[in-house]
This record gives sequence, structure tokens and C-alpha cells, in this order.
Amino acid sequence: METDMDSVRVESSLWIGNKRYRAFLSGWYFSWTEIDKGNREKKTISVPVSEVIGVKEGRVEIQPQKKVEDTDLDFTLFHVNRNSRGNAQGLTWSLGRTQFCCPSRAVRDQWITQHRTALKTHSPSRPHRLLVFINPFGGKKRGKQIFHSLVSPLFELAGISSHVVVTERANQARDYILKKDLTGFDGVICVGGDGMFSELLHGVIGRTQQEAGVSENDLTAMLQPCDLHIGVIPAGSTDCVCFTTVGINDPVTSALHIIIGDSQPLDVCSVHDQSTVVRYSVSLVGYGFYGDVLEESERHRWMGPLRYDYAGCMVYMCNRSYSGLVQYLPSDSQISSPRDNTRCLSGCRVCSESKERLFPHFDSSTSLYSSNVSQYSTELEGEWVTVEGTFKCISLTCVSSSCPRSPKGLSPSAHLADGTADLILVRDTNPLSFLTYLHRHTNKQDQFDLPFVEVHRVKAVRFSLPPGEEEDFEEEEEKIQSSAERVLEDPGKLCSNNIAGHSQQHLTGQKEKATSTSRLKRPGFVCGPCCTKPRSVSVWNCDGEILPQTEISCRIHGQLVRLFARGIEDSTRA
Ligand SMILES: Nc1ncnc2c1ncn2[C@@H]1O[C@H](COP(=O)(O)OP(=O)(O)OP(=O)(O)O)[C@@H](O)[C@H]1O
Ligand SMILES: CCCCCCCCCCCCC/C=C/[C@@H](O)[C@H](CO)NC(=O)CCCCC
Ligand SMILES: [Ca+2]
Repeated sequence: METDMDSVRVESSLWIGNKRYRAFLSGWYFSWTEIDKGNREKKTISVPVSEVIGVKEGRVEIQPQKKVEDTDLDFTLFHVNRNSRGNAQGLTWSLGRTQFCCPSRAVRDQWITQHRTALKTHSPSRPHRLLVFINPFGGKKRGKQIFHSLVSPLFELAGISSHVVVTERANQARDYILKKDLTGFDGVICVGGDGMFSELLHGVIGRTQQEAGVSENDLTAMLQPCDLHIGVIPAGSTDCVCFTTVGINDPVTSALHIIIGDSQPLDVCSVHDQSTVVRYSVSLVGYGFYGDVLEESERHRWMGPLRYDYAGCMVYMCNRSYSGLVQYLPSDSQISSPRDNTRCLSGCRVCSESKERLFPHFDSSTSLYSSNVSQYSTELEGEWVTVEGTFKCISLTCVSSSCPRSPKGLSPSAHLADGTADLILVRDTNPLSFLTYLHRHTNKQDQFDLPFVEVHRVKAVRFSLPPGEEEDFEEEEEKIQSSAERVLEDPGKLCSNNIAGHSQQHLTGQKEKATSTSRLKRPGFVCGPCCTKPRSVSVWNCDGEILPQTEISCRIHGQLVRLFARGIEDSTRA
């Protein structure tokens, strides 16, 4: 056996079953080449050290159950295996396992020691301790089972310790991150859907700004990029953030990306009203169709993930459109465009080149920003463009927002970390044309190649109602409030032609909304397809949350957070 202790180099004969191999560990790779009876070299298998999950003494299995056969000569190597599956965009990863037999115990121990040293020196960014939040009610309510049966055994194998919090209420994860001592944690993980991801996003951004003394409410402030990584184990209904950043919704694939310490920067959009930051978004700030679908779907949570399909059909049938004034600040069209037919894949050039532009004062040798940099961004300077009209929907997305329902996403050429978002304006059109637009999200046809659709790559957006709209709106609100009151007195009075058969509970909800949230400045959603008078104001859907504000300003913060992911791997190169 040959070893070089300084630079991690080991070489020896090893056996897998009855076949002999020449095995070699250099700094970055572990490879083994089969040697046939005539001493000729055959096929070589190579595993990058960065993709080794763990090395164990003996013959070890962890799935379906942990089993150890302790022998003096054997060691088991666990590593990432790539498989392509179905019509997913990315590759699924699974746990690969190879059992090696050594010529002596001393050689076996050398191999194990050297593998562990290689992991420390050549894969230094791996997490050691994680804070895990499980939403037991997300998606199909399988969060706990997914974590305990699929993820936790992998973390254990990789030597990662996790502190698990099973949430008991909404916003518990966000508040925990904002308030508790997080010393010693290398990352925060959610087991749930986009709503859980959003809690972690708000916790991590809020905490980082508090610690840096940056005012989140100031639209012009340079937000401090967040060091604490976020990991997502998909267990929700849509899992758009996971699908967009990994290419597939698979808990094992995501767990393996977390273990090897992958790091994917992500753009974030801050949404403001006149004086405060309202929320942060990664995947969708959407008005019109997507706002209405969300509002309708929230009333049918009991349907689980199917609620979006049901709500989608109902809202489509309502055939609504809304007038508004959209203003946007275009990004540099020389760098990229939403119609350039590119895909943001792992190692994306546009995203990596954006880093210097986004953080010109960052010194990568010290990982620090120079101290005399202005706290205020010049990003909002430039020429704003104004578009006034009537829209079926207005969508702003920092990323492609792909999901199993729409494998290319809302904007297929959007980038995860280029500091821009894509603004999609779908003008009022006939129902069939709008259906064509929606349907193109599910196939290979270009959804932007339609005369009533426009898309712009932007750094900031403002939305306001056309002058006079607010007054109509308040009038309308009064009407709805009094009609809700009448219906509560006699539920049979309204909507005898209501095909959706809305319950009294629904109407009670409407009354509560109409009476307690007059500051929302918008009427409630009365009763879906049976409404004869279309309402004039929609709601904003912000990553699956309804915003109480209608007039908002949005700004994109390039690479504000980091995920344990690497973007979508090119499946044609697997
Ligand atoms: N214990 C809990 N009880 C009630 N609500 C919770 C609890 N824990 C988290 N939540 C909230 O539930 C909401 C939905 O959860 P989650 O995102 O995990 O699932 P989902 O809505 O099914 O999936 P998706 O967001 O992908 O559509 C989140 O916004 C979160 O704030
Ligand atoms: C004829 C076939 C028509 C099919 C139309 C498919 C269109 C799909 C577009 C996909 C857009 C996904 C945008 C992501 C939004 C998420 O941040 C958010 C939280 O999970 N989800 C919703 O708001 C849930 C709202 C989802 C609406 C579908
Ligand atoms: Ca982007």
C-alpha cells in the first residue's frame, strides 16, 4: 500500500466480491479500476470526494434497515448516485453503496482514515449541525414520516446532528429563527412546502438584517446577504422552490444536496407598501388569475394538493380581468433576456458573472465588504417604464418557478441568482386565448409568443390602481358587506344559481373579512362563477400567501440567501 499523509494519497489493491481492483484516492477523487486475470486494466469507476456521504467499517447497509456485519478487512463507501427519472427536469440522486475488502486490517484502517481526512480537507463546507422544522400538516401530511424514514438515517450516516422541531402553529419556524440562539447551527431545514420555505426565508432574512442593523422597511437599503443556509425537504403541495432549484421533488435527492454542503445563491424580491416591507418572495408575486386562484384555494384546504386544480377551474370560469398601472425598471438587456431561450442550469455563467456586479465591494480573499460602502443601493436609479391596461394576470418571478404542474415554469429562461426577476403581463383576452396561454405552461410551446402577453426582465416593479378605482372599490366593498349581512340573516336569498354551492361558513368568512379588514381596500371574493358583476380589484399572491395590500412596490435583491442546492443538473450530461 502506498500513502502520502500530507496530500491525502492512497493506493492499493481492493476486492469487490471476487473481483480485484486497483484503488486510488487522490485529493479530489476516489477511483477503482478492475484488473482481470491477465493483469489488464478494465473499467474505472470514479467518485468525487465531494460526493462521498460516509465511510464505515465492515459491511454496512442502512436502507431498508441499518445492518452491520463487522469484519476486519471490509469497509463500506456511501456516495451519491445519479439516476434520471420520468420527465423530471433534473436528476434524482440516491445513496450509492460499495463494499470493499482489503488485504489486511492495517490497510483497511488506512483507507478509512484517509477517506475521512479527504472529506475534511476537500469538502469543507459540509454542515455538521442542522436545525430542522417539520410541518406535520403540509401537503399530504407526510412530513414527519418523510423525515424520519428517508432523511434522518442519511444525516446520521454523514455524521450530521439535527435538532428537530415539529411545528405546532404557523410562523413558529420563522419566530424561532428570529428570536432563538442559533449558535452552532450550520443551516436551517424545512420539511414541508413553499409556505414552510417562506417561513425560513423570512426568519433568516429578518435575523440577518437585525444583526447587521439594516432597516428592512427602507426600499432603497442594501440588504445584508444571509450566511445561514436554507435546506428544503419537499413535503408540501407544490414545492415550487425545491423543484426550481433542484429540478425534482424528491426528499432523498434534497437530503444528499444538504449533506454535501451544496450552495446555491438565490434572488429574493422584497414587497413593500408605502412605509414597510410587507413580505419577501422567491417564486411568485402574482395579481389577477394567480391571486384569485390562491384566494379560492385557501377555502378548500381540506382538498389537499387538489385544491389548486379545483380553484384554477373555478377562477378560469369567472373570466375576470383587472385594470392597473404597472411601472418597472428594466435590467440590462445586454446581459440576458427572458426570451433568449437559455436555461439556468447548475454552474450557470450568467449567475456566476452576476456576483461581481451585485457585490462590487466584496473581497473574496477576506469574505468581507469594504467598510466605506454606502448602505443605500443605486439599483433603483434608471428609467422606469409605465404600462397601463386591463390584465388577466400580472406575475413577477425571481426564478423560473417550475413545478411538477409546469416543468418549464412561469418564465423558463429566468435565472436563480442574476439579481433580476421576470415581469409577465397578460392582457385581457378571450377565454380560449387565455387557456392557450395557461396550457403552454405545461408543454414545450412558448407561452410568451402570444399577442396579448409581454415579458420584461426587471430590477423593480410598482403597481397601482388606475385613478378613481379606489372609490369604486370602497363602494363595492359596502355593497358586499351589506349583502353578506343579508345572507347571514337568510342564506337562501343570495346565489340561488350558485353552481359551486358555497356554504354559510364561506359567507360568514366573507362578512368577517368585509367588516374587519376595511383597510384592505378591496371587496371579498363573493361566490365564484355565479357572480354577475365582475369585481374590479384582485389580490396579490406572494409565494402562496395573500397580501392585504393592493398597491405595492417590489425590488429584487440579488443573491440575498443561499440554499443547500446547486441548480438543475443537465440531465443530458448524466
Ligand atoms: N403546525 C402547523 N399548524 C398549522 N399551520 C402550520 C403549521 N406549521 C406550519 N404551518 C403553516 O402551513 C402553511 C402551509 O404549509 P406548507 O407550505 O408546508 O404546505 P403546503 O401548503 O401543503 O405546500 P405548498 O406551500 O407547497 O403549496 C405554511 O404557510 C406554514 O406557515
Ligand atoms: C389547461 C391547463 C392549465 C394549467 C395551468 C398551469 C399553470 C401553472 C403555473 C405554475 C405557477 C407556479 C407558481 C408558483 C407559485 C407558488 O409560489 C405558490 C406557493 O406554492 N403556489 C401557489 O400560489 C398556487 C397557485 C398555483 C396556480 C396553478
Ligand atoms: Ca433571477
